Amino acid sequence: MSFAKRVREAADPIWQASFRHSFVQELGQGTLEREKFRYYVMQDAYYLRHFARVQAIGAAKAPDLASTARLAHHAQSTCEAELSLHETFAELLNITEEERAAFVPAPTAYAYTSHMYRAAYEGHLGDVIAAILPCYWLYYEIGERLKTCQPNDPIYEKWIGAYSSDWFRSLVEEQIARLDVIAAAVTEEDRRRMEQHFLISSEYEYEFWDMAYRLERWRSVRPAVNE
Ligand SMILES: Cc1ncc(CN)c(N)n1
Repeated sequence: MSFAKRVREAADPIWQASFRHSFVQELGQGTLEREKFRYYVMQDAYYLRHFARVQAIGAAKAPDLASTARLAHHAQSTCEAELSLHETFAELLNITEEERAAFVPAPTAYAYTSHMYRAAYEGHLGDVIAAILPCYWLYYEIGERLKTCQPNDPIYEKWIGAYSSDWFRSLVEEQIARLDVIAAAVTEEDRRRMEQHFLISSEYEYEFWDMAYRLERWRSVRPAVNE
């Protein structure tokens, strides 16, 4: 069995929990409260800004120029496609300048992005891909599951359409193949560490839905960090 299939299987219980999560289910049914989706859009824009930088670290760590170019292209796609989709959502949801100025990343968004930076800074390209792959792959599987849903809500339909698109599928397949090539060439210790990154990111993907559904806030302090 390929490395990617093996880690996907190991993560299956937590992926199934994501598929069943009320945020995902209600988005597909069109019953998700707007307040929760608005909150998600703002936290996810923060997440994607850092995700793009982690992709760029992957570009810098790639051992060959062709991979550098592809990882840089992925970082650019995050900015130009996913983040611009979020800009469209922000307009449709009337997210104001005041709300943006008052934005604070929630504990889970902060922890998840910190995990990705740690894997990326401490490791090699295999660590970067292992940490970011659940982000691609889980969303694609959710898009596939929701694409026959009819939420009767143009915003939720747009979200589902983006993650079930051929464009997104080709990026996911490329990164799965890249992970397998790297995994075949590194040591057993490297593979164990890469599997841990994949599993931790899978846990955080679940926590991200839950964060948005609960409108998570810091308990007492209100950190000044917003970028
Ligand atoms: C938290 C999260 N994970 C994954 C994706 C899909 N790139 C996303 N937009 N946000």
